[in-house]
Amino acid sequence: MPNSRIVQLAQMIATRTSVLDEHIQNNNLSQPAFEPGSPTEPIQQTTPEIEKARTDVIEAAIELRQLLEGPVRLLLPESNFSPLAAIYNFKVASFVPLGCSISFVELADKCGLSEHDLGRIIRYVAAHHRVFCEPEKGYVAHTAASKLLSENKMIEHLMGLTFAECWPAHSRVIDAIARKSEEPNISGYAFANGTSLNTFDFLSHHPERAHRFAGAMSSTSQASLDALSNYFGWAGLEAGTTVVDLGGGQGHVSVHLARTFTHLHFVVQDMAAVVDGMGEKIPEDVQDRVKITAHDMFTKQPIKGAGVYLLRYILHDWPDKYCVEVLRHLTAAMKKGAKVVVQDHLLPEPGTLPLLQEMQIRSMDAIMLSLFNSREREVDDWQNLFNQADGRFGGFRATRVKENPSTGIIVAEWTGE
Ligand SMILES: C[S@@+](CC[C@H](N)C(=O)[O-])C[C@H]1O[C@@H](n2cnc3c(N)ncnc32)[C@H](O)[C@@H]1O
Repeated sequence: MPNSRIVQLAQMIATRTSVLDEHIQNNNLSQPAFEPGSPTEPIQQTTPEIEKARTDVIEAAIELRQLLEGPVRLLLPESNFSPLAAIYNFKVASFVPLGCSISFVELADKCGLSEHDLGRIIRYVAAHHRVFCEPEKGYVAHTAASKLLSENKMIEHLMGLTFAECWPAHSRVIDAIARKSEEPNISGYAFANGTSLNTFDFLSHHPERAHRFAGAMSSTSQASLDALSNYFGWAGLEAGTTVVDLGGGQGHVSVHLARTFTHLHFVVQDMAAVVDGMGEKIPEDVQDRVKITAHDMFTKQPIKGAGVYLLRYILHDWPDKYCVEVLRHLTAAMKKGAKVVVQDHLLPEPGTLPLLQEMQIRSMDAIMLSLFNSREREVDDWQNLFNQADGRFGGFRATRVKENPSTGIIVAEWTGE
């Protein structure tokens, strides 16, 4: 009798986990664990083969769990993130000492919460997320996850983005899509914040939130920056070529490219509220080649004749007609042969990517909807944007990043004079 699906999945989990364990043992690495002090990266010194084994196990484990929990659970998944949001909001992790525990009473006092509420929140996140543990009744200690939150500003920014910005927006997206609008200020985010402004204009009036947003954006992975370096011919650009990094935030992408391609110059452009005071923070080794300036990309491009206009994770924040406007503002500044280089998500044909990657890209598309009333795009959608913007954009090509196929590098060349 052939094995049932659940046995096949269990066997796949067993064989592929052995591959991971062998890698850990052979390289004298730490085993993944929940205790503080265990590695932040669950599998270290990873290779593409090891990463594949890891995702195979996770995908099989998801399917097995879904099969065993049954369809009711699929319709009613755990969806209350308020306890995690409270941990972020009341800075609970920062008050828990490293290396020992603290009583609910004392911790509640430090966080400004009632002991009763703090206790139930701690017990919820410990059970659901392995954030904190209760080594003895009424006492809290760190786990690997809560310790990471207490020590890592980037993780704090990302939790802020998730729980203070995205989560309220998700809860109002139904009201927004009922309007069938293509305006960026008719979004779950705008409804949640009671504003008639689009998300970025709203953030520019709330500098602390804008700073947190920019901080979360700068958490981009090394792999993603490497993809940008490797999938476009930066090395072949003439020495002294200027690259304009539109919506470049605090300059982290230009700094990375400037270090890799020492013959290029960079001008980072972003909203005044984002770039304010950032010039001095550009690392010394690239300060002469990376300039940060305030510029609104919905106005005429002031840097004429640059070799490349880079739009990294910009256009997915905007509905089509706004993307077309951004591209049109570039055309008057572009010289023949100049390129627009886009790094962004590239929607796959449904069901063609492995489950985890499909889940990741669909989640990102849903976030774009909630935050900006915008969308991720398929290859044809990207080509249409350039065609709509100006018939003189030619040489369109979209290349999927092999190491992360839900993203791509999209290039169009200006053929006008
Ligand atoms: C998703 S972030 C991408 C940041 C950066 N390019 C990266 O790859 O990490 C979008 C950026 O667009 C910027 N932005 C939004 N509206 C803008 C505008 N009108 N003009 C210039 N930049 C803008 C935001 O401030 C933010 O830094």
